[in-house]
Order: sequence, then structure tokens, then C-alpha cells
Amino acid sequence: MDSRPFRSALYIPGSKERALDKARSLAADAIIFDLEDAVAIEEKANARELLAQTLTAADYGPRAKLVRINGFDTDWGDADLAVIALARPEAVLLPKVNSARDIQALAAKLEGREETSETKIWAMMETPLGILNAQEIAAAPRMAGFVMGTNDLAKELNCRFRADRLPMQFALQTCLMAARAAGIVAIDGVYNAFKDDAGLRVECEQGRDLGFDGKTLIHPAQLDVANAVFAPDEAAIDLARRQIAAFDEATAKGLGVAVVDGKIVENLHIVTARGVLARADAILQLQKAMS
Ligand SMILES: CC(C)(COP(=O)(O)OP(=O)(O)OC[C@H]1O[C@@H](n2cnc3c(N)ncnc32)[C@H](O)[C@@H]1OP(=O)(O)O)[C@@H](O)C(=O)NCCC(=O)NCCSC(=O)C[C@H](O)C(=O)O
Ligand SMILES: [Mg+2]
Repeated sequence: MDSRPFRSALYIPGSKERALDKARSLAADAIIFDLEDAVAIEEKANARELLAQTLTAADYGPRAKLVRINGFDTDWGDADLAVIALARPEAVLLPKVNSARDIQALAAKLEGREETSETKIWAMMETPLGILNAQEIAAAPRMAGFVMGTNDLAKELNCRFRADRLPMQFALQTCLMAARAAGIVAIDGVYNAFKDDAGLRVECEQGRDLGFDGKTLIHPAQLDVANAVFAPDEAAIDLARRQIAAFDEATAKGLGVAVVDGKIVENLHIVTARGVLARADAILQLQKAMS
């Protein structure tokens, strides 16, 4: 997995022209152009045309661009893919994935077209069967990332929304494990109360501590919190630098272990430390490219 930042992945309804325009200047690491749940049934056809035109004409810079189409078990999935394919999408995000077969079917459709020969697949992880099949889904062809769909999952589980997300922990951790085993990105679910910054921060911190790369968002006001929480802070960068320096010094003396802040530092910690620095640098590069 590379260090491309996915701290913030903002959903934008494909039907909202103003929001589509606004997103070109927002500090989102990734944009999820949505044709699924954010778009009303009567808007579906217009939204896919508007989105295909927008993606062909507009410049979203270095932000990762994912298009969430409707599922192929709906009236809109095939038409979404046919129209969106013309815009050569970087990635297609498939909702309500249940098994690797769902991914294989999409991969076969992408392979059938020259415009989508490079298109990656991302999976919404939001059904009980999908969670139980996370490992095979992550390892399926063209897979590049998981997005947690915690709203759909809560609906399916009939669980309650709790601040500690206890009912979600099995799903979050199972998907994270599968994503890491396959070397793909894993992005946490949305925080619905988009005016509650304090609650968003708590949930972002939990997702970050679990190991997620970032958070999906529904409103631009949520960007700053997610970008800050999922970036290595000054203390983490400083520690990483000191660990690398101490380990280099220990190695030069023929030792395999260093001690920093009273804790041992071995080669595996150096891999983590280098990852922290690589992520911090990738964020800096992305910010420069956006400015
Ligand atoms: C939640 C909203 C409906 C709120 O909309 P609104 O009341 O219009 O917000 P504001 O007036 O505060 O907007 C201020 C400006 O920001 C722009 N805006 C708003 N939202 C977005 C956005 N998502 N991306 C880009 N720009 C946005 C407005 O256009 C205003 O701009 P300006 O007029 O120039 O000042 C709305 O935010 C919204 O629709 N959000 C997206 C909802 C969505 O995508 N839902 C589906 C994804 S969540 C999901 O499905 C998760 C998963 O599948 C699961 O199961 O969990
Ligand atoms: Mg959903």
C-alpha cells in the first residue's frame, strides 16, 4: 500500500451541481461522487448524466475520485456504469457488496471497455454477509479499498448508535484486518451529526486508533477535523525521527535495539516510524498540489 492520503473522503450527491462545483476547492483527500443513497429516485438519470459531464470537464486536481454507482440488483446500476465509464473513472465504489463474486462481476464489466481498463474497484462494506466475507472481497481483482457503511450496517443489525460504537466493533475490525491482509485502503463510516464537531472528533480518533486511513464525510464542515485527526501530529513526527536516529546509532554500534523515551525500538518500530514520515510527507505534497 502506498502513502497516498485518504484522511477525508467527502460524499457529494451527483445531483447537486453547486456541491460538485464547490468540491474542486475543498481540502478533501478523496471525493466520493454519489449516485446511490444521496440521490433521489426521480433524480437518478439526471444525476448520472450531470456527473459524467462534470467528471469529463472539471478538474478535481490530485484528490482521489471515486464514483459510487447503484448496485446491479437495482434499475440503475448498469446504466450508471455505462454512462460513467465514458468519463474514465479512477475508481468505482460498489455499494452493498456481499461477496467476491460481486467484485468479479464488476471487474468483468470494466474489462470489457477500453475506457475502464485502469479503473480500480472499492467496496462498501455494509451488509452482514459482506462483513463475513471481508477477506475474499479484499483479495478480489482490482480491489483498492474498503469504505465502511455504518448506517446500512446499523439498519441490518438492528443495533443502536452509541458513542463508543460497540455494536460496530466486530465489523470495523474484521474489515480492517481483511484490508490490511490484502494491502488495500480502509476508510471509516460517516458521522451523521454533521454540526457536532466534538462528536465527530471522538469518532475520528476511535477510527484512527483502530487503524483506519481516514473517515468518510457528508459535509464540508467535517473536513478540518478528519484531516487533522488522521494526519501524524508534530509529536508523532518528532518521535519517529528520534526513533530512526536512535536506531541508526544503535545499529552503528552493532546493536539491534535502541531505547527512546524509556521504550525499546526495534526494526519493526522503524518500519512504523518511516511510515509516519512518509504519510506526513505525502500529506504535505498533496496540500501543495491543491494550493
Ligand atoms: C447534509 C446535507 C443535506 C446538508 O446540506 P445543506 O443544508 O445544503 O448544507 P449547507 O447549507 O450547510 O451547505 C453549505 C455549503 O456547502 C455545500 N455542501 C454541502 N454539502 C456538501 C457536500 N457533501 N459536498 C460538497 N459541498 C457541499 C453546499 O452546497 C453549500 O455551498 P454554498 O451554497 O456554495 O455555500 C448535505 O451536506 C448533503 O447532501 N450531504 C451529502 C449527503 C450524502 O452524500 N449522503 C450519502 C452518503 S452517506 C452514506 O450513504 C453512508 C453509507 O452508505 C452508509 O450506509 O453508512
Ligand atoms: Mg450505505
